[in-house]
Amino acid sequence: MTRTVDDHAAAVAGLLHPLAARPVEPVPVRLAAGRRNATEVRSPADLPAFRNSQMDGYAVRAQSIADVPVTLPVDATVAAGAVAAPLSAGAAMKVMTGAPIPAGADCVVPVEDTTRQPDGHVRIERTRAAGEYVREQGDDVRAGALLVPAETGLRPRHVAALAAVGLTQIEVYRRVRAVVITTGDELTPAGTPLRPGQVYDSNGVALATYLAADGVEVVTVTHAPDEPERLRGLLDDAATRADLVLTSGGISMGDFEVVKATLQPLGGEFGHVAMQPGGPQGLSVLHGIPVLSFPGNPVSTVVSYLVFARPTLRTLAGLDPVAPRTLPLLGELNSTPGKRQFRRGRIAGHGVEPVAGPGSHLIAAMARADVLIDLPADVTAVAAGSDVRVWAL
Ligand SMILES: Nc1nc2c(c(=O)[nH]1)N[C@H]1C(S)=C(S)[C@@H](COP(=O)(O)OP(=O)(O)OC[C@H]3O[C@@H](n4cnc5c(N)ncnc54)[C@H](O)[C@@H]3O)O[C@H]1N2
Ligand code: MOO
Repeated sequence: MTRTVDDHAAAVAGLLHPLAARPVEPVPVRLAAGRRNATEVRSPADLPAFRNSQMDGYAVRAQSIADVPVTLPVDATVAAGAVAAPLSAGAAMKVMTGAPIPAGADCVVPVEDTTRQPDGHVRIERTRAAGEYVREQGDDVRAGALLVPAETGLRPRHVAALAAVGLTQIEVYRRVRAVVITTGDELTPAGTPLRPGQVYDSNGVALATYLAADGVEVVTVTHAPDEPERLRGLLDDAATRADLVLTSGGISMGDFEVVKATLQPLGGEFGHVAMQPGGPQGLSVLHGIPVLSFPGNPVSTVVSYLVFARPTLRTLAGLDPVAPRTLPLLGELNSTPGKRQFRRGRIAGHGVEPVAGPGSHLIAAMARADVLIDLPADVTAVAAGSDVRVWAL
């Protein structure tokens, strides 16, 4: 298998496509942002639920204030949340914003255009037409009308509308559940002393953090030594608990490529994608569950995730896609011919400056970067000032 980035991305998207058909579950509306709803939501009620005032002022009949100034008796004061008695003929009723409009009134005069008299009457200085500053029942949405279409990536604005019509729960697709398995006998978790030759396992936490940011539930982050039987056990277990497995390491040309050794005999495809970092890649299906195998170098793992997994996972979650930007390059870059290269860059002013070299072990340098600079496979050199495409890291 030797592929272009686009071909491998399409293969990954195809492998993940069945994850769109996930079970649905109810979630509290206040936790629904960032989820995708399965079925449309129709409003259970009119919104506004009743005719109410848009201003603090006086509810009147427009014909009572056709000639101004005019002085009217004031029936009562109606607060938001109160019930209004009907308006007497030729009178005004003081109303607060959101208070019900009394029957018999058809407009509101804002308090700024009035003067309260010592005897309790109100002098109205300017005229208003029927309907002015009155919010009609159902003018936002009618009971039974569509509030949120099916398959909407829910955002805070949807949550606001759902809460406004009194809903407390919404049916959304269950999050994609992922297991992350890192491999390599040299790895040890952060927090333990390093013995000679050991390295801290950064790919597990890195992948778990990216997955969570992209709407995925990370079921477990675990580590397998370079023993195929142990890895096979973890993969079998993952398949009972997750929709997706991500592995890191153990897929290139060495003597201990545990991921390749375990999954290739089971039909996994392992080969090279024309990119750097992220050249070695593997794709498998185990017990019906997709397994994406990324190379172990820390930058390669992250770049592989961003290029191949993030787009589909964000779509499945109902999150906005990460869109590229085009910026002038502040500096020069060279690139290996025939490979699409993802260099790290930092936005500075109106351009992007390269950060560190191409090495896929430079994970600390990546922390200083905020974008990937995407250099097409046919590019070998980029001059300062040229436009380059960048992706958020
Ligand atoms: N003869 C060849 N050697 C290599 C090739 C090749 O084509 N021919 N490709 C190189 C490229 S490119 C990459 S990328 C790596 C990928 O190798 P693996 O996926 O098998 O990864 P490992 O060998 O297991 O690890 C590589 C490197 O990354 C460190 N590592 C692994 N896992 C983690 C982790 N969870 N956290 C932090 N660091 C990790 C590991 O210690 C190694 O240093 O192969 C090249 N070799
Ligand atoms: O292609 Mo590897 O992923 O550079 O380091």
